[in-house]
Amino acid sequence: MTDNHTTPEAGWNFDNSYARLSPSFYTALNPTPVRSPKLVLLNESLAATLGLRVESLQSKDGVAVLAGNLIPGGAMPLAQAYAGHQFGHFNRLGDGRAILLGEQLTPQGERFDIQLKGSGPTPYSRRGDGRAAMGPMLREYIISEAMHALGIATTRSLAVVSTGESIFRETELPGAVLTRVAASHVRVGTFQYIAQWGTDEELRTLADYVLQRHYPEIDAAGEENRYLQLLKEVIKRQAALIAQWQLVGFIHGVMNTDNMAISGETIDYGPCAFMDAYDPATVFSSIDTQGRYAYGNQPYIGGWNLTRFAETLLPLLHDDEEQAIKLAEGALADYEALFQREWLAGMRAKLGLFNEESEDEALIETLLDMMKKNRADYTNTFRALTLNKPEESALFGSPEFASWHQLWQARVGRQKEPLTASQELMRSSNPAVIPRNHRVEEALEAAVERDDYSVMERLLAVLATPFAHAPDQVEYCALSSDAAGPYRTFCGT
Ligand SMILES: Nc1ncnc2c1ncn2[C@@H]1O[C@H](COP(=O)(O)OP(=O)(O)OP(=O)(O)O)[C@@H](O)[C@H]1O
Repeated sequence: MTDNHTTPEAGWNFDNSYARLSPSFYTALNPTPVRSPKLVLLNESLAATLGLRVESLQSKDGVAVLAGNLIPGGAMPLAQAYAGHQFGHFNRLGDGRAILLGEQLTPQGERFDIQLKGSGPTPYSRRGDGRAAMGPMLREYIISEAMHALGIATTRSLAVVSTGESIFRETELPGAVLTRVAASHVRVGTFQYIAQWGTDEELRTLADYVLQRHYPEIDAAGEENRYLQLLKEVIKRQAALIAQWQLVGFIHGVMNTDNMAISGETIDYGPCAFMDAYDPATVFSSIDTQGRYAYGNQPYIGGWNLTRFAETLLPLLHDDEEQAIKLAEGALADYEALFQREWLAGMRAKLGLFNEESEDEALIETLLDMMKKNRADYTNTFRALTLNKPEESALFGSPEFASWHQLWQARVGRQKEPLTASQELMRSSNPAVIPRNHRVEEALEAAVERDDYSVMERLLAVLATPFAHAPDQVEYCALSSDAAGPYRTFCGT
Protein backbone atom coordinates (compact mmCIF):
# COMPACT_ATOMS: atom_id res chain seq x y z
CA MET A 1 0.00 0.00 0.00
CA THR A 2 1.29 3.45 -0.83
CA ASP A 3 1.08 5.54 2.27
CA ASN A 4 2.33 8.84 3.54
CA HIS A 5 4.81 8.34 6.34
CA THR A 6 7.55 10.49 7.64
CA THR A 7 10.91 8.73 7.77
CA PRO A 8 13.11 11.39 9.35
CA GLU A 9 15.68 8.81 10.41
CA ALA A 10 16.56 8.11 6.75
CA GLY A 11 17.57 11.72 6.21
CA TRP A 12 15.08 12.56 3.47
CA ASN A 13 15.00 16.32 3.16
CA PHE A 14 12.81 17.26 0.24
CA ASP A 15 12.10 20.63 -1.28
CA ASN A 16 10.18 20.30 -4.51
CA SER A 17 10.78 23.27 -6.76
CA TYR A 18 9.57 21.45 -9.89
CA ALA A 19 6.23 20.70 -8.25
CA ARG A 20 5.82 24.44 -7.69
CA LEU A 21 5.80 25.04 -11.46
CA SER A 22 2.50 25.11 -13.31
CA PRO A 23 0.77 21.69 -13.48
CA SER A 24 1.08 21.80 -17.26
CA PHE A 25 4.69 20.65 -16.73
CA TYR A 26 3.78 17.38 -14.98
CA THR A 27 1.13 15.10 -13.50
CA ALA A 28 1.11 14.65 -9.72
CA LEU A 29 1.03 10.90 -9.15
CA ASN A 30 2.30 8.27 -6.73
CA PRO A 31 4.35 5.28 -7.83
CA THR A 32 2.44 2.01 -8.13
CA PRO A 33 3.41 -0.32 -5.26
CA VAL A 34 5.16 -3.60 -6.01
CA ARG A 35 4.55 -7.01 -4.47
CA SER A 36 7.69 -7.86 -2.51
CA PRO A 37 10.52 -5.37 -2.72
CA LYS A 38 14.04 -6.49 -1.96
CA LEU A 39 17.09 -4.25 -1.98
CA VAL A 40 19.74 -5.72 -4.28
CA LEU A 41 22.16 -2.79 -4.67
CA LEU A 42 22.73 0.30 -2.55
CA ASN A 43 25.27 3.00 -3.31
CA GLU A 44 26.53 3.76 0.18
CA SER A 45 28.89 6.60 -0.70
CA LEU A 46 26.23 8.35 -2.77
CA ALA A 47 23.75 7.90 0.08
CA ALA A 48 26.21 9.63 2.41
CA THR A 49 26.68 12.52 -0.05
CA LEU A 50 22.93 12.93 -0.17
CA GLY A 51 22.71 13.02 3.61
CA LEU A 52 20.91 9.65 3.76
CA ARG A 53 21.57 6.99 6.37
CA VAL A 54 22.48 3.59 4.98
CA GLU A 55 20.98 1.43 7.77
CA SER A 56 17.76 3.31 7.47
CA LEU A 57 17.62 2.84 3.69
CA GLN A 58 18.22 -0.87 4.25
CA SER A 59 15.33 -1.14 6.74
CA LYS A 60 11.86 -2.32 5.72
CA ASP A 61 10.56 1.23 5.42
CA GLY A 62 13.73 2.38 3.68
CA VAL A 63 13.39 -0.30 1.00
CA ALA A 64 9.66 0.44 0.69
CA VAL A 65 10.57 4.02 -0.23
CA LEU A 66 13.08 2.86 -2.85
CA ALA A 67 10.42 0.55 -4.32
CA GLY A 68 7.73 3.22 -4.48
CA ASN A 69 5.61 1.47 -1.82
CA LEU A 70 6.02 4.20 0.78
CA ILE A 71 6.16 7.95 0.20
CA PRO A 72 8.61 9.68 2.52
CA GLY A 73 7.48 12.83 4.27
CA GLY A 74 8.05 15.95 2.20
CA ALA A 75 8.05 14.14 -1.15
CA MET A 76 5.62 15.30 -3.86
CA PRO A 77 5.65 12.50 -6.42
CA LEU A 78 5.04 13.45 -10.02
CA ALA A 79 5.62 12.32 -13.61
CA GLN A 80 7.23 14.96 -15.82
CA ALA A 81 5.86 15.87 -19.22
CA TYR A 82 8.28 16.15 -22.13
CA ALA A 83 8.55 15.60 -25.84
CA GLY A 84 11.43 14.50 -27.98
CA HIS A 85 12.87 13.79 -31.39
CA GLN A 86 13.35 10.03 -31.37
CA PHE A 87 15.58 9.00 -34.26
CA GLY A 88 14.66 12.32 -35.83
CA HIS A 89 10.87 12.01 -35.35
CA PHE A 90 9.05 14.36 -33.01
CA ASN A 91 6.86 12.69 -30.37
CA ARG A 92 4.88 13.70 -27.32
CA LEU A 93 6.42 11.72 -24.44
CA GLY A 94 6.79 12.15 -20.67
CA ASP A 95 7.82 9.91 -17.79
CA GLY A 96 6.06 6.73 -18.84
CA ARG A 97 7.74 4.57 -16.25
CA ALA A 98 9.35 6.97 -13.82
CA ILE A 99 8.21 9.07 -10.90
CA LEU A 100 10.11 12.01 -9.48
CA LEU A 101 9.77 11.62 -5.71
CA GLY A 102 11.16 15.07 -5.07
CA GLU A 103 14.36 17.07 -4.72
CA GLN A 104 16.71 16.12 -1.93
CA LEU A 105 18.59 18.98 -0.29
CA THR A 106 21.93 17.64 0.86
CA PRO A 107 23.84 18.69 3.97
CA GLN A 108 26.14 20.61 1.59
CA GLY A 109 23.15 22.58 0.32
CA GLU A 110 23.03 20.88 -3.07
CA ARG A 111 19.77 19.88 -4.73
CA PHE A 112 19.24 16.54 -6.48
CA ASP A 113 16.24 14.93 -8.13
CA ILE A 114 15.34 11.56 -6.63
CA GLN A 115 13.54 9.57 -9.28
CA LEU A 116 12.21 6.02 -9.27
CA LYS A 117 12.57 4.38 -12.68
CA GLY A 118 10.31 1.39 -13.36
CA SER A 119 7.74 2.61 -10.82
CA GLY A 120 4.52 1.89 -12.71
CA PRO A 121 2.30 3.42 -15.35
CA THR A 122 1.60 7.13 -15.71
CA PRO A 123 -0.59 9.14 -18.08
CA TYR A 124 2.48 9.27 -20.37
CA SER A 125 2.94 5.49 -20.61
CA ARG A 126 1.22 5.09 -23.96
CA ARG A 127 1.19 1.32 -24.51
CA GLY A 128 3.98 0.61 -22.00
CA ASP A 129 3.57 -1.19 -18.68
CA GLY A 130 5.48 1.46 -16.71
CA ARG A 131 7.93 -1.14 -15.51
CA ALA A 132 11.62 -1.96 -15.96
CA ALA A 133 13.48 -5.25 -16.05
CA MET A 134 16.23 -6.09 -13.58
CA GLY A 135 19.02 -6.52 -16.18
CA PRO A 136 18.77 -3.04 -17.74
CA MET A 137 18.39 -1.32 -14.35
CA LEU A 138 21.52 -3.05 -13.03
CA ARG A 139 23.22 -2.12 -16.27
CA GLU A 140 22.29 1.56 -15.82
CA TYR A 141 23.62 1.37 -12.25
CA ILE A 142 26.99 -0.09 -13.36
CA ILE A 143 27.57 2.20 -16.32
CA SER A 144 26.37 5.45 -14.75
CA GLU A 145 28.58 4.85 -11.71
CA ALA A 146 31.51 3.97 -13.99
CA MET A 147 30.97 7.23 -15.87
CA HIS A 148 30.97 9.15 -12.60
CA ALA A 149 34.25 7.51 -11.61
CA LEU A 150 35.69 8.48 -15.00
CA GLY A 151 34.92 12.09 -14.09
CA ILE A 152 32.12 12.47 -16.63
CA ALA A 153 28.97 14.40 -15.71
CA THR A 154 26.14 11.92 -15.30
CA THR A 155 22.97 11.04 -13.51
CA ARG A 156 23.78 8.56 -10.75
CA SER A 157 22.31 5.42 -9.27
CA LEU A 158 21.43 5.18 -5.61
CA ALA A 159 19.76 1.77 -5.49
CA VAL A 160 18.16 -1.10 -7.32
CA VAL A 161 15.24 -2.94 -5.76
CA SER A 162 13.77 -6.17 -7.13
CA THR A 163 10.00 -6.02 -7.20
CA GLY A 164 9.08 -9.69 -6.82
CA GLU A 165 6.97 -9.25 -9.94
CA SER A 166 7.58 -10.44 -13.47
CA ILE A 167 7.40 -8.20 -16.48
CA PHE A 168 6.94 -9.30 -20.06
CA ARG A 169 9.17 -8.26 -22.90
CA GLU A 170 10.02 -10.96 -25.40
CA THR A 171 10.11 -13.32 -22.43
CA GLU A 172 9.20 -13.14 -18.76
CA LEU A 173 11.78 -11.10 -16.82
CA PRO A 174 12.21 -10.11 -13.18
CA GLY A 175 11.11 -6.52 -12.52
CA ALA A 176 13.15 -3.83 -10.77
CA VAL A 177 13.06 -0.20 -9.69
CA LEU A 178 16.15 1.98 -10.01
CA THR A 179 16.58 5.09 -7.87
CA ARG A 180 18.16 7.65 -10.12
CA VAL A 181 19.80 10.80 -8.82
CA ALA A 182 20.20 13.79 -11.12
CA ALA A 183 21.01 17.48 -11.03
CA SER A 184 17.56 17.64 -12.61
CA HIS A 185 15.57 15.77 -15.23
CA VAL A 186 14.90 18.83 -17.38
CA ARG A 187 15.66 17.78 -20.94
CA VAL A 188 15.81 19.45 -24.33
CA GLY A 189 12.54 17.55 -24.72
CA THR A 190 11.03 19.42 -21.76
CA PHE A 191 11.58 22.69 -23.65
CA GLN A 192 10.20 21.11 -26.80
CA TYR A 193 7.05 20.08 -24.94
CA ILE A 194 6.40 23.57 -23.58
CA ALA A 195 7.34 25.27 -26.86
CA GLN A 196 4.87 23.04 -28.70
CA TRP A 197 1.95 22.86 -26.27
CA GLY A 198 2.54 25.58 -23.68
CA THR A 199 2.44 29.37 -23.75
CA ASP A 200 5.36 31.79 -24.17
CA GLU A 201 4.90 32.68 -20.52
CA GLU A 202 5.34 29.03 -19.51
CA LEU A 203 8.41 28.83 -21.72
CA ARG A 204 9.88 31.83 -19.93
CA THR A 205 9.05 30.22 -16.58
CA LEU A 206 10.88 27.04 -17.59
CA ALA A 207 13.91 28.97 -18.86
CA ASP A 208 14.00 31.03 -15.65
CA TYR A 209 13.70 27.83 -13.64
CA VAL A 210 16.74 26.18 -15.25
CA LEU A 211 18.72 29.41 -15.08
CA GLN A 212 18.16 29.54 -11.36
CA ARG A 213 18.77 25.84 -10.83
CA HIS A 214 21.68 25.12 -13.18
CA TYR A 215 23.15 28.42 -14.30
CA PRO A 216 22.93 30.68 -11.23
CA GLU A 217 25.92 32.72 -12.42
CA ILE A 218 23.92 33.98 -15.43
CA ASP A 219 20.94 34.52 -13.19
CA ALA A 220 23.03 36.57 -10.77
CA ALA A 221 24.89 38.59 -13.39
CA GLY A 222 21.68 40.14 -14.71
CA GLU A 223 22.90 39.60 -18.29
CA GLU A 224 21.23 41.67 -20.95
CA ASN A 225 19.91 38.67 -22.87
CA ARG A 226 19.84 35.95 -20.23
CA TYR A 227 18.14 33.44 -22.53
CA LEU A 228 20.88 33.80 -25.14
CA GLN A 229 23.42 33.25 -22.36
CA LEU A 230 21.49 30.15 -21.32
CA LEU A 231 21.65 28.79 -24.86
CA LYS A 232 25.39 29.49 -25.02
CA GLU A 233 26.06 27.77 -21.69
CA VAL A 234 24.01 24.69 -22.57
CA ILE A 235 25.93 24.47 -25.85
CA LYS A 236 29.22 24.75 -23.96
CA ARG A 237 28.31 22.02 -21.47
CA GLN A 238 27.11 19.64 -24.16
CA ALA A 239 30.22 20.24 -26.27
CA ALA A 240 32.35 19.41 -23.22
CA LEU A 241 30.23 16.37 -22.31
CA ILE A 242 30.26 14.82 -25.77
CA ALA A 243 34.02 15.45 -26.03
CA GLN A 244 34.40 13.50 -22.78
CA TRP A 245 32.36 10.63 -24.22
CA GLN A 246 34.52 10.53 -27.33
CA LEU A 247 37.71 10.54 -25.28
CA VAL A 248 36.74 7.41 -23.33
CA GLY A 249 35.03 5.67 -26.26
CA PHE A 250 31.53 5.87 -24.79
CA ILE A 251 28.63 5.34 -27.17
CA HIS A 252 25.36 6.66 -25.78
CA GLY A 253 23.30 4.79 -28.33
CA VAL A 254 20.09 6.78 -28.19
CA MET A 255 20.84 10.49 -28.36
CA ASN A 256 17.21 11.50 -28.81
CA THR A 257 16.42 15.05 -27.68
CA ASP A 258 14.56 13.66 -24.65
CA ASN A 259 17.87 12.12 -23.62
CA MET A 260 19.83 15.38 -23.59
CA ALA A 261 19.78 16.95 -20.13
CA ILE A 262 19.89 20.74 -19.82
CA SER A 263 22.20 20.34 -16.81
CA GLY A 264 24.89 18.78 -19.05
CA GLU A 265 24.71 15.35 -17.41
CA THR A 266 24.70 12.09 -19.35
CA ILE A 267 21.22 10.61 -19.05
CA ASP A 268 19.48 7.36 -20.08
CA TYR A 269 21.72 4.33 -20.21
CA GLY A 270 19.69 2.26 -22.66
CA PRO A 271 21.63 0.70 -25.52
CA CYS A 272 24.92 2.33 -24.53
CA ALA A 273 28.35 0.69 -24.43
CA PHE A 274 32.06 1.37 -24.56
CA MET A 275 33.80 0.79 -27.85
CA ASP A 276 36.48 -1.91 -27.94
CA ALA A 277 38.19 -1.81 -31.36
CA TYR A 278 38.45 1.77 -32.56
CA ASP A 279 36.01 2.42 -35.37
CA PRO A 280 33.96 5.62 -35.69
CA ALA A 281 31.15 3.63 -37.35
CA THR A 282 30.53 1.53 -34.22
CA VAL A 283 26.85 1.28 -33.28
CA PHE A 284 25.44 -0.72 -30.37
CA SER A 285 21.72 -0.23 -30.63
CA SER A 286 20.17 -2.95 -32.78
CA ILE A 287 17.43 -0.54 -33.87
CA ASP A 288 19.93 2.09 -35.07
CA THR A 289 20.17 0.58 -38.53
CA GLN A 290 21.23 3.88 -40.17
CA GLY A 291 24.07 4.52 -37.73
CA ARG A 292 22.51 7.82 -36.64
CA TYR A 293 23.95 7.37 -33.15
CA ALA A 294 27.27 5.77 -34.14
CA TYR A 295 30.33 6.76 -32.12
CA GLY A 296 31.73 9.02 -34.83
CA ASN A 297 28.37 10.72 -35.35
CA GLN A 298 27.81 11.73 -31.71
CA PRO A 299 29.36 15.21 -31.99
CA TYR A 300 27.20 15.96 -35.04
CA ILE A 301 24.03 14.69 -33.32
CA GLY A 302 24.89 16.82 -30.30
CA GLY A 303 24.78 19.86 -32.61
CA TRP A 304 21.52 18.68 -34.18
CA ASN A 305 19.88 18.32 -30.75
CA LEU A 306 21.17 21.73 -29.65
CA THR A 307 19.63 23.25 -32.76
CA ARG A 308 16.27 21.81 -31.66
CA PHE A 309 16.88 23.36 -28.23
CA ALA A 310 17.72 26.74 -29.79
CA GLU A 311 14.49 26.62 -31.81
CA THR A 312 12.43 26.30 -28.63
CA LEU A 313 14.08 29.43 -27.20
CA LEU A 314 13.42 31.69 -30.22
CA PRO A 315 10.42 33.52 -28.69
CA LEU A 316 12.60 34.44 -25.70
CA LEU A 317 15.67 35.54 -27.65
CA HIS A 318 14.12 38.47 -29.50
CA ASP A 319 10.68 39.89 -30.28
CA ASP A 320 11.59 39.88 -33.94
CA GLU A 321 11.85 36.29 -35.20
CA GLU A 322 14.51 37.06 -37.78
CA GLN A 323 16.71 38.66 -35.15
CA ALA A 324 16.06 35.73 -32.81
CA ILE A 325 17.16 33.26 -35.48
CA LYS A 326 20.33 35.27 -36.09
CA LEU A 327 21.18 35.20 -32.38
CA ALA A 328 20.53 31.46 -32.16
CA GLU A 329 22.61 30.75 -35.25
CA GLY A 330 25.46 32.80 -33.83
CA ALA A 331 25.47 30.74 -30.63
CA LEU A 332 25.19 27.42 -32.47
CA ALA A 333 28.05 28.37 -34.77
CA ASP A 334 30.42 28.10 -31.80
CA TYR A 335 29.49 24.49 -30.97
CA GLU A 336 31.90 22.76 -33.33
CA ALA A 337 34.90 24.80 -32.22
CA LEU A 338 33.99 24.33 -28.55
CA PHE A 339 33.76 20.58 -29.05
CA GLN A 340 37.01 20.44 -31.00
CA ARG A 341 38.85 22.47 -28.37
CA GLU A 342 37.70 20.18 -25.54
CA TRP A 343 38.43 17.04 -27.51
CA LEU A 344 41.89 18.19 -28.57
CA ALA A 345 42.77 19.22 -25.03
CA GLY A 346 41.65 15.79 -23.82
CA MET A 347 43.59 13.98 -26.55
CA ARG A 348 46.73 15.95 -25.73
CA ALA A 349 46.36 14.88 -22.10
CA LYS A 350 45.90 11.25 -23.18
CA LEU A 351 49.24 11.54 -24.99
CA GLY A 352 50.94 13.27 -22.07
CA LEU A 353 51.17 16.66 -23.77
CA PHE A 354 50.98 19.85 -21.74
CA ASN A 355 51.53 22.44 -24.44
CA GLU A 356 50.26 22.87 -27.98
CA GLU A 357 52.13 22.33 -31.24
CA SER A 358 50.66 22.72 -34.68
CA GLU A 359 51.41 19.10 -35.67
CA ASP A 360 49.53 17.63 -32.69
CA GLU A 361 46.36 17.06 -34.65
CA ALA A 362 48.24 15.09 -37.29
CA LEU A 363 49.95 13.04 -34.59
CA ILE A 364 46.57 12.19 -33.04
CA GLU A 365 44.90 11.45 -36.38
CA THR A 366 47.72 9.11 -37.43
CA LEU A 367 47.33 7.13 -34.21
CA LEU A 368 43.55 6.88 -34.63
CA ASP A 369 43.96 5.86 -38.29
CA MET A 370 46.34 3.07 -37.30
CA MET A 371 43.89 1.89 -34.64
CA LYS A 372 41.07 1.83 -37.14
CA LYS A 373 43.05 -0.02 -39.80
CA ASN A 374 44.24 -2.63 -37.31
CA ARG A 375 41.01 -2.82 -35.28
CA ALA A 376 43.12 -2.02 -32.23
CA ASP A 377 41.36 -1.72 -28.89
CA TYR A 378 40.90 1.98 -28.10
CA THR A 379 41.32 1.85 -24.31
CA ASN A 380 44.14 -0.67 -24.33
CA THR A 381 46.14 1.23 -26.95
CA PHE A 382 46.25 4.29 -24.70
CA ARG A 383 46.87 2.08 -21.69
CA ALA A 384 49.91 0.49 -23.35
CA LEU A 385 51.32 3.94 -24.15
CA THR A 386 50.61 5.10 -20.59
CA LEU A 387 52.40 2.14 -19.04
CA ASN A 388 55.25 2.62 -21.52
CA LYS A 389 54.69 -0.90 -22.79
CA PRO A 390 54.17 -0.34 -26.52
CA GLU A 391 54.71 -4.06 -27.05
CA GLU A 392 51.31 -4.61 -25.37
CA SER A 393 49.58 -2.58 -28.05
CA ALA A 394 47.96 -4.40 -30.96
CA LEU A 395 49.79 -1.90 -33.20
CA PHE A 396 53.22 -3.03 -32.08
CA GLY A 397 55.45 -4.55 -34.72
CA SER A 398 54.38 -2.45 -37.69
CA PRO A 399 56.92 0.03 -39.15
CA GLU A 400 54.17 2.67 -39.26
CA PHE A 401 53.66 2.38 -35.51
CA ALA A 402 57.42 2.38 -34.85
CA SER A 403 57.84 5.67 -36.68
CA TRP A 404 54.75 7.18 -35.02
CA HIS A 405 56.09 6.10 -31.63
CA GLN A 406 59.39 7.80 -32.32
CA LEU A 407 57.69 11.02 -33.38
CA TRP A 408 55.50 10.96 -30.27
CA GLN A 409 58.41 10.34 -27.94
CA ALA A 410 60.31 13.22 -29.51
CA ARG A 411 57.23 15.43 -29.12
CA VAL A 412 56.92 14.52 -25.41
CA GLY A 413 60.63 15.15 -24.97
CA ARG A 414 60.38 18.69 -26.37
CA GLN A 415 58.25 19.85 -23.42
CA LYS A 416 59.70 21.66 -20.45
CA GLU A 417 57.87 19.32 -18.07
CA PRO A 418 59.79 16.23 -16.99
CA LEU A 419 58.86 12.85 -18.42
CA THR A 420 57.46 11.76 -15.07
CA ALA A 421 54.91 14.60 -15.17
CA SER A 422 53.91 13.51 -18.64
CA GLN A 423 53.45 9.92 -17.49
CA GLU A 424 51.39 11.10 -14.54
CA LEU A 425 49.16 13.12 -16.87
CA MET A 426 48.64 10.03 -19.02
CA ARG A 427 47.80 7.85 -16.03
CA SER A 428 45.11 10.25 -14.92
CA SER A 429 43.73 10.69 -18.45
CA ASN A 430 43.68 7.09 -19.70
CA PRO A 431 41.50 4.67 -17.77
CA ALA A 432 42.87 1.18 -17.20
CA VAL A 433 39.38 -0.20 -16.93
CA ILE A 434 36.10 0.62 -18.57
CA PRO A 435 32.85 -1.34 -18.26
CA ARG A 436 33.56 -3.75 -21.08
CA ASN A 437 30.48 -5.43 -22.48
CA HIS A 438 31.46 -8.99 -21.67
CA ARG A 439 32.30 -8.06 -18.07
CA VAL A 440 29.02 -6.22 -17.64
CA GLU A 441 27.08 -9.12 -19.17
CA GLU A 442 28.88 -11.62 -16.96
CA ALA A 443 27.93 -9.61 -13.86
CA LEU A 444 24.32 -9.23 -14.99
CA GLU A 445 24.00 -12.91 -15.79
CA ALA A 446 25.28 -13.95 -12.36
CA ALA A 447 22.90 -11.50 -10.67
CA VAL A 448 19.78 -12.07 -12.74
CA GLU A 449 20.10 -15.80 -13.46
CA ARG A 450 21.74 -16.99 -10.26
CA ASP A 451 21.01 -14.25 -7.73
CA ASP A 452 24.78 -13.97 -7.24
CA TYR A 453 25.79 -10.33 -6.80
CA SER A 454 29.44 -11.01 -5.97
CA VAL A 455 30.57 -10.70 -9.62
CA MET A 456 28.88 -7.32 -9.88
CA GLU A 457 30.22 -6.08 -6.54
CA ARG A 458 33.73 -6.87 -7.72
CA LEU A 459 33.20 -5.19 -11.06
CA LEU A 460 31.77 -2.10 -9.38
CA ALA A 461 34.79 -1.94 -7.06
CA VAL A 462 37.24 -2.12 -9.98
CA LEU A 463 35.32 0.48 -11.99
CA ALA A 464 35.30 2.87 -9.04
CA THR A 465 39.02 3.66 -9.56
CA PRO A 466 39.53 3.51 -13.32
CA PHE A 467 42.80 5.44 -13.24
CA ALA A 468 44.48 3.35 -10.55
CA HIS A 469 46.28 1.07 -13.04
CA ALA A 470 46.43 -1.43 -10.17
CA PRO A 471 47.54 -5.07 -10.58
CA ASP A 472 44.10 -6.45 -9.67
CA GLN A 473 42.62 -4.49 -12.59
CA VAL A 474 44.68 -6.24 -15.25
CA GLU A 475 42.21 -9.08 -15.79
CA TYR A 476 39.51 -6.47 -16.48
CA CYS A 477 41.52 -5.09 -19.40
CA ALA A 478 41.24 -8.30 -21.38
CA LEU A 479 38.95 -8.38 -24.38
CA SER A 480 36.13 -10.85 -24.81
CA SER A 481 37.29 -14.12 -26.37
CA ASP A 482 34.11 -14.02 -28.43
CA ALA A 483 34.88 -11.47 -31.14
CA ALA A 484 31.24 -10.38 -31.51
CA GLY A 485 30.85 -10.24 -27.75
CA PRO A 486 27.94 -11.70 -25.83
CA TYR A 487 26.38 -8.22 -25.74
CA ARG A 488 22.65 -7.56 -26.05
CA THR A 489 21.32 -10.22 -23.72
CA PHE A 490 20.30 -7.58 -21.21
CA CYS A 491 20.25 -4.58 -23.45
CA GLY A 492 17.01 -2.75 -24.02
CA THR A 493 14.41 -1.83 -21.45
N1 LIG B 1 7.89 0.08 -20.07
C1 LIG B 1 7.51 1.32 -20.34
N2 LIG B 1 6.29 1.76 -19.98
C2 LIG B 1 5.88 3.00 -20.24
N3 LIG B 1 6.64 3.92 -20.85
C3 LIG B 1 7.88 3.56 -21.22
C4 LIG B 1 8.39 2.25 -20.99
N4 LIG B 1 9.65 2.18 -21.47
C5 LIG B 1 9.93 3.40 -21.97
N5 LIG B 1 8.87 4.23 -21.82
C6 LIG B 1 8.79 5.64 -22.23
O1 LIG B 1 9.24 5.76 -23.56
C7 LIG B 1 9.98 6.95 -23.73
C8 LIG B 1 11.35 6.66 -24.31
O2 LIG B 1 11.97 5.64 -23.60
P1 LIG B 1 13.49 5.62 -23.17
O3 LIG B 1 13.89 4.20 -23.15
O4 LIG B 1 14.26 6.64 -23.92
O5 LIG B 1 13.34 6.19 -21.70
P2 LIG B 1 13.61 5.55 -20.33
O6 LIG B 1 14.83 4.74 -20.33
O7 LIG B 1 12.37 4.91 -19.81
O8 LIG B 1 13.74 6.86 -19.50
P3 LIG B 1 14.86 7.95 -19.28
O9 LIG B 1 15.04 8.72 -20.54
O10 LIG B 1 14.17 8.75 -18.23
O11 LIG B 1 16.08 7.24 -18.82
C9 LIG B 1 10.05 7.61 -22.37
O12 LIG B 1 9.07 8.59 -22.34
C10 LIG B 1 9.72 6.49 -21.42
O13 LIG B 1 9.10 6.96 -20.24
